Amino acid sequence: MEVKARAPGKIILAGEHAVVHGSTAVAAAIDLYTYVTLRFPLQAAAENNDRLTLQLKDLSLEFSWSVSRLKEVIPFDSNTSSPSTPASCSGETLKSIAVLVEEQNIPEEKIWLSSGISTFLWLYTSIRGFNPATVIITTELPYGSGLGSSAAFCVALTSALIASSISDKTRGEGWCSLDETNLELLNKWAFEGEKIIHGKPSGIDNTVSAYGNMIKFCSGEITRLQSNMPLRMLITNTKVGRNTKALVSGVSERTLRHPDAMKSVFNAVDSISKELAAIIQSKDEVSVTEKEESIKELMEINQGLLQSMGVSHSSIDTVIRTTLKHKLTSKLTGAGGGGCVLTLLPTVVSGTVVDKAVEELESYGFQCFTASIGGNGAEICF
Ligand SMILES: Nc1ncnc2c1ncn2[C@@H]1O[C@H](COP(=O)(O)OP(=O)(O)O)[C@@H](O)[C@H]1O
Ligand SMILES: C[C@@](O)(CCOP(=O)(O)O)CC(=O)O
Ligand SMILES: [Mg+2]
Repeated sequence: MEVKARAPGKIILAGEHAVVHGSTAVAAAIDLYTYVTLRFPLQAAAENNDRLTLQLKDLSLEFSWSVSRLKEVIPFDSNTSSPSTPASCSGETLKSIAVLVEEQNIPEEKIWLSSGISTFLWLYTSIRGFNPATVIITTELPYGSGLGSSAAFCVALTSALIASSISDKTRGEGWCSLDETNLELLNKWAFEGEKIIHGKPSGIDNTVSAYGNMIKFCSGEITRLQSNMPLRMLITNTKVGRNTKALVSGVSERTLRHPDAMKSVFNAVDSISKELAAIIQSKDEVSVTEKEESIKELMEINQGLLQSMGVSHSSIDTVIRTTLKHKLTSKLTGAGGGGCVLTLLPTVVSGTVVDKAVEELESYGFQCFTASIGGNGAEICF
């Protein structure tokens, strides 16, 4: 039996980091996906092949465990664990899983994959139990650069795992979405996966990857946004590697040291996100140019506040300065510390201006691209 699933990456238009502390944020799915193919051996073949194999095709890496080894090491708690009731991975279980990951001798330069592989083992064994399979992953998203590769990975994997237990598998109709109940379930599991990778995620990344579209998100509450204006963003990947978990915990530590000051910063971000959502949805007579002017200013203020949280980076400053020379406004997206930067491309800006900005950005070794914003969320295919 074979099941495929895909889940998109995302951009955060406003509110990253502050959203972890209860502020509102606005995010949208982009048309870059992580794909998962799940293959279960036939009964007879399963008796000869009792292995769980994970293939990361883009990295030409393969990891494999015998099912008996998984059973031996991962504690199975039948009281808390069931595919229909998502549970957190306990510290003790995570330590056991880390032993299984260490046995795989991940190349030193790819050691950042460890948390992803631990997450894979936790999600797979929690949802599908100790059963042999081959899981093949490919992705169009850059790893660890603010476009939500971790969430797309968790959502695509949980979609495939949950789809594999749906009894009515109508074949041959291409990509299709899951029903509300399964979407809610896979999103909860994906959030548990994100916890292993991020430490303390807000849940915005897995939610937008699961549901797609453009959303306003605050403390788990989702509002689907209907955009009433064109919104074009240039995405610049500075290619400076960073780790969301470390950046999120850096902001939490700063908040512990300066609770009152940071509360004001988070409140300001909350207002920015709410105003941005209102502009995007507004149906009144205000011209697109005026709306874009407001969005530009909100992005500038948001970037200043992200700077004050300590999550910007000199490479991000370079992108902001370079685009400003062409009268374009930018802000970091995702966790910052390098990674990706968004630049608003107003409708009046000519292709020549954008081309010149891109040429200059690429001369610094950055990579620029555009993506369609607000598309589909998780989808499956049998
Ligand atoms: N396709 C994938 N396969 C395995 N692990 C992945 C994959 N995509 C992401 N990850 C995990 O997620 C981590 C990156 O997540 P994170 O630091 O949150 O950045 P982002 O979500 O912005 O890409 C990687 O280090 C890896 O552990
Ligand atoms: C910084 C944060 O707001 C977004 C992180 O996104 P990413 O992993 O950098 O794509 C964290 C979160 O909301 O969980
Ligand atoms: Mg992430």
